[in-house]
Amino acid sequence: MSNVVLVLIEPDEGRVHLVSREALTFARPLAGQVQALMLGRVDEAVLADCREQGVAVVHEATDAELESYAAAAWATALERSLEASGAGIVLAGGTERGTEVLAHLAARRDLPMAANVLSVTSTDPLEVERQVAGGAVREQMRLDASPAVLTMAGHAVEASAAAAPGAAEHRPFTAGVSAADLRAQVKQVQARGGGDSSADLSAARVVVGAGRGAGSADGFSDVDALAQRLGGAVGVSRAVTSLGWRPHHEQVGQTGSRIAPDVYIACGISGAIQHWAGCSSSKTIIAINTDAEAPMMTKADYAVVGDMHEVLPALLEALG
Ligand SMILES: Cc1cc2nc3c(=O)[nH]c(=O)nc-3n(C[C@H](O)[C@H](O)[C@H](O)COP(=O)(O)OP(=O)(O)OC[C@H]3O[C@@H](n4cnc5c(N)ncnc54)[C@H](O)[C@@H]3O)c2cc1C
Repeated sequence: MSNVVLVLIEPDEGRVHLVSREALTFARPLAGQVQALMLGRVDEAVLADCREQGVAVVHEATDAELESYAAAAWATALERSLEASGAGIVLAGGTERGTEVLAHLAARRDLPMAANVLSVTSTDPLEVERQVAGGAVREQMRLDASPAVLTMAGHAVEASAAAAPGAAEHRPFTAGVSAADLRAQVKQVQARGGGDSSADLSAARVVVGAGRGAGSADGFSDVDALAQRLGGAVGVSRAVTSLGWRPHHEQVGQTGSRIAPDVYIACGISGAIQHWAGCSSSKTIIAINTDAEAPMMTKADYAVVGDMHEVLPALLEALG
């Protein structure tokens, strides 16, 4: 198997997205050389992030048709980068777009694919451990052909700088996107919810979570205020989104976002296994709940037994 790992990286406000930096960190021990294809424009800030991650080559597809996202078109760009790099593994963070583009590539080239990989347990033969059912189940998989295609489970590793910076040699190229690649293409992007709730939950360093204990759609003002005060994002349980109290993009868990903040403050959330699947990678969990025996309270690093509508105002006052 070639010792090059090709990583599809995604942008976030002009930098390499945290999830993609995690994928680059994940790739390093597997690779003699890490190369990257940027899903978007490459500028100096992106190259700096890639250098820090030890990336040797940064491919950039410059076709005008790629300005607006189309999974099949990006799969064509990735296919060209795969041919140029001769990679033995193609990897991406398990975002919606990362997963979609890699699935197109695997189907088109008839390549073996494993999604939601937590670790590579052997490179020859290629064997991985991956999570399914929102983290409740782990599977060992063997991929018997090269190149193989992998998406990484969110926050399976923490992004860290390489011991030595990479050259991050910038290689623009034309992918040659066809009309067939553009049959399904994004025409308009509209953020829903607005305000701070659109903050990137999966990359937030602080998340203030709230569940059914908030009581109603009007019960989130202190949650929003605390998230804003701490420079964090709001995350909610499925009970809350099912009741229509908050939008789905704020949901944490098996069928929502997987988060790994430094601090997760979970207010009025029972801590069902499906919620825990999305928040268990948080470094410190503080639970606020009227029920001391709620699973979130017994699993938390710090537990405050009390009414969130009394505890949060007191906390906000103490923070000033
Ligand atoms: C296939 C499947 C997928 C799912 N995916 C997800 C998912 O992605 N994310 C998710 O969250 N759930 C998910 N669920 C739902 C999950 O099983 C739980 O039903 C849900 O997480 C419960 O939400 P909750 O903790 O807000 O509500 P509850 O379980 O009702 O808990 C409310 C908590 O608030 C406490 N409380 C009440 N009043 C107050 C107060 N004033 N102050 C403080 N505490 C208070 C209560 O003691 C209780 O612990 C999924 C379920 C299934 C079957």
